[in-house]
Amino acid sequence: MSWHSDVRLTFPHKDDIPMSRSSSWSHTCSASSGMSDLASTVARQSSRESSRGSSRGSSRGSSSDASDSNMPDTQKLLEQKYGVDMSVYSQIEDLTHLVGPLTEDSVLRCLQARFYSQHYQNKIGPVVISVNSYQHRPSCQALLGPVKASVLLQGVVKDAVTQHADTGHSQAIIVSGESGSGKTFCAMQLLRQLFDIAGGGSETDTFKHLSATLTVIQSLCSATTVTNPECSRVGMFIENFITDTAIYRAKIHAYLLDRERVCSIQRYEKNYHIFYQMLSGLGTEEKAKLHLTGYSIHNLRYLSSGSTLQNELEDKARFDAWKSALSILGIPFSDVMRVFSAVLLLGNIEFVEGTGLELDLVGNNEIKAVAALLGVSGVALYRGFTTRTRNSRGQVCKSLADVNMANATRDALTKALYFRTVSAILKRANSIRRPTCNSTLSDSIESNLHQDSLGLSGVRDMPLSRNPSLTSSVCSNYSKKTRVDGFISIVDMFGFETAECNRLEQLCINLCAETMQHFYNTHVFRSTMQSLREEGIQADIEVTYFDNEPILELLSSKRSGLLSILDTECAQPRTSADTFVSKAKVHHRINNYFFEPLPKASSVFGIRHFAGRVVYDASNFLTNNRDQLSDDIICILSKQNCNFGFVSHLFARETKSSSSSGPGPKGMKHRILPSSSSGRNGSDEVRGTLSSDFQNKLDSLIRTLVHTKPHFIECIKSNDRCEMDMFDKDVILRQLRSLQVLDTVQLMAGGIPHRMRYKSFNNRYAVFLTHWNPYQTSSQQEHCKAILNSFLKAMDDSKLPYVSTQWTLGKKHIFFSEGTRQQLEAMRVEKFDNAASLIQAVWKGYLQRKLWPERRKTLQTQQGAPKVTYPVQRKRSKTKESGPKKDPRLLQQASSYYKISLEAAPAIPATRSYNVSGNVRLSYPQSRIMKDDFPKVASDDNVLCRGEEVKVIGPASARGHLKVQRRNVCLDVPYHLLDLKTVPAPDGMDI
Ligand SMILES: Nc1ncnc2c1ncn2[C@@H]1O[C@H](COP(=O)(O)OP(=O)(O)OP(=O)(O)O)[C@@H](O)[C@H]1O
Repeated sequence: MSWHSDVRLTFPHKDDIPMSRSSSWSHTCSASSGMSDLASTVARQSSRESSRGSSRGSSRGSSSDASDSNMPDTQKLLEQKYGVDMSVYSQIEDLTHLVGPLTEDSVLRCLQARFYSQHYQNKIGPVVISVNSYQHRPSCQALLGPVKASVLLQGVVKDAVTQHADTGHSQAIIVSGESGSGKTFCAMQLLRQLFDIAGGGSETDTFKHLSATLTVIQSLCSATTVTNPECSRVGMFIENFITDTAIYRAKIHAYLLDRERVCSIQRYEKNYHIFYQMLSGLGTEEKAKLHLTGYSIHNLRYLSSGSTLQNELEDKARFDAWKSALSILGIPFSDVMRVFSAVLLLGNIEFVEGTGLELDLVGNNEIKAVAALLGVSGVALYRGFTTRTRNSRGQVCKSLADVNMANATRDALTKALYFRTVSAILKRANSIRRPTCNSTLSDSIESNLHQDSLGLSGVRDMPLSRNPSLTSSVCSNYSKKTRVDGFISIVDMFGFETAECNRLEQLCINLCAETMQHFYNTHVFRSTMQSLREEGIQADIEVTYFDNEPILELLSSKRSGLLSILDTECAQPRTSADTFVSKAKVHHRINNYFFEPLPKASSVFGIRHFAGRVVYDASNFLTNNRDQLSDDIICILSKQNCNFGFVSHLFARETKSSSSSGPGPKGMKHRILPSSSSGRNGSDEVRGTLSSDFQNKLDSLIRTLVHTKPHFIECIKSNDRCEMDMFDKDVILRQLRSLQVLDTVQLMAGGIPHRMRYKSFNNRYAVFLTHWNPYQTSSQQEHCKAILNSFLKAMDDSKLPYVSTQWTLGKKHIFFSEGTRQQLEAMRVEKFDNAASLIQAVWKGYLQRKLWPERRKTLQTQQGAPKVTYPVQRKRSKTKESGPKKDPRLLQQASSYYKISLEAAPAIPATRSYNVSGNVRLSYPQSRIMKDDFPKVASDDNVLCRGEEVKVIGPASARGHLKVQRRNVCLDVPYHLLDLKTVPAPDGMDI
């Protein structure tokens, strides 16, 4: 059964849509229009829009501020070249409103026109396309600095917040794009907006805490790469838990991958920012204490091997900001500095062949300094590097390490010290206020998701492969059910990248980029098409898109994926990179996405990723994937041998398990950075590899995302040289292709990309029904039809501009076009606005009438004049009317819809007489304990002291406050200062 506002049953091709009443201004151009036709049509559209003079509706361009007078010269040149009025193009905010044939060229030209008129954000229906203009550095500016988020990004956040509030479902704003495309910058802008709109603002403790954490992470986990001077070497999934008043907690899940960078940097690249910042920011005395006197980026080997360009002033300023942020998190600065200084100095220690049996050491002073900084003995440290304990069938034997082993142990210790410190800082930052654990990734209050209403059932249940045997670890878990808490998350994962020499880290990063692209494809293209097919709906437009599932299979299939072969190789005692590559070649010889680069080399292979070809050098794949550190060195850092508590704490788990079976090394291997899942089975040795850990985490992330309502932001970099205001067409085109922008535009403009379960649709849009009878027993589909009928009528009455509206009714879902979605949403908002004005008008009228006798008395006494005239209804002027129009029909409708009696006074909105803790409803009054003194400064004795038991009598009118009664005085106390006295009472009611 299908139905359509324009009597078309299925969705026709965009170019075939004739000019008609409901084929709106966005579809008025014939398919054959050339460039000049296009320009004139766009101009027609623009003039029509301006004549409407309305700024309503999300379908409209909001870029009217781009005037000719301040149009940049480049734009004028473009106009001369193409003969097109670029200022008209620049007003097309939504690419689905492009007129004429939708081609790469028209999309590119529109983006270019908007770029040169300084409109860097565009949209394709609900998807936002953000072009990086390289105007701001660093990305944290977007969170803390004066950078204002664009209207479109604000719109995404508002949408997520509204949907979260309306439905209680978790929302995920997923930011994707290549490395350097501005993902982190966008993510920061989004976070700021989220706090401004729903989080209680930037003055809240949660915001301060989060911004401090992000400032710390930015220095610790960002580095200069060839593609991006501010490249984040960490993937982030930031969960924001929201109550009805504020964001009460933000939790960062960080994915640390780039371990090699600490001890080996590629040409033109740099180590992590923090090292350069500390060398510029530390004072002479501090450096002396840290044994860094006389060292600079030129004589520290871990820094000097890469680019040594440095802006010392900027680095110093950033270091100061980092130091203050660290203190906000309560992490001892001096401890962290000791570890990082040791890391830097470790690079200057080198083991070389000696004349005797033992290895010679270059960097005697450095090893002493490192030992002092780590609080261990220098001799013990030397022994730790140069001896190797082995456990062969229960027999522990010691041997001397060779040069390679000793230097490898040094590098492994460097990585372990750095990443364990970063991880400890993150753990500390996340550990503040921890509600009950319940979900895959998060730990917070419980809530249930109703997948169907999100139209996600297709995504969840959908087999990700046409081939049922696909067992990719990333794909296979899509279908697992998890319960996720209500949160709004921002996902800034790794973007596609290619370096001069691509190592295991790049492979994992590109696996992540492939996975995120696959998630997008699945959500935007595949699930809709599959649902259409399942419900027997014939689509006229079959949008083609590049499905990257075979690449994911090549990388992560459990049976024969490259990472699986790598893991198998890592488990073998004697193997090499060449063996791994040759096995990979045997398995994937005929795979289209796997290739052998020229000139041929035994340890090199190539992959055709969705965003481009990458050649990988597998020389260090095995060592990096094993990610191991021997217990010879770990034992030295145990509590017994190390007098620096911070460091011994970093290795506490390993040293504890070693010492439980007697002193000294046992020949065990531990992970450089253990994952949370490793060692869970209680075994001493930590299992897993770097790639398997990462795949598990990615899997877990995707499982969480599948249960959220996603909002997509696709970032595009404007050029490869990080230059401001430079629009490189080739670079942009490459990204438009890889991100499938044109396919998305075609789907959104001409197809029916949205679908909703009838029940959810009916619940959301019941507002269109003039007479709603909740007891009516018609089917959901009938109900939906009635709503659509009313919607059509309302469209006729509405002053909103028409857009093309199409829909089709399936068995379980209603499918509708982007135009319909925009129209439905805009009119729903209009209905609510009208109803709210009406309710307010009725209430105000009632209040005034009720107050009038009292007021009249006052007036009489004041004036002493007995003559009081009753307020007379002002005569309405026929020409001019001010205030909300009192349409009796509308009044009647609204009052019947909201069940309001026009005679009786409106009920006072009920204040919630309870609050919720865990899954238990607690009623007031409650006994709570003060966590801190409040207020901090008070003249009288009305100070609630820390530890004092107080009586909470209900919620206060101020956001995030509760009313506390004490000696007949009521105080509004911030919620976070009040601890529950007892665990939810057993008589509490389960909700
Ligand atoms: N919309 C924007 N306006 C101005 N400057 C921007 C914008 N987006 C990004 N930048 C700047 O461009 C640079 C690169 O951006 P960013 O680091 O956010 O990219 P990314 O996609 O996160 O890269 P990576 O994946 O390598 O971390 C940064 O210096 C950032 O401040």
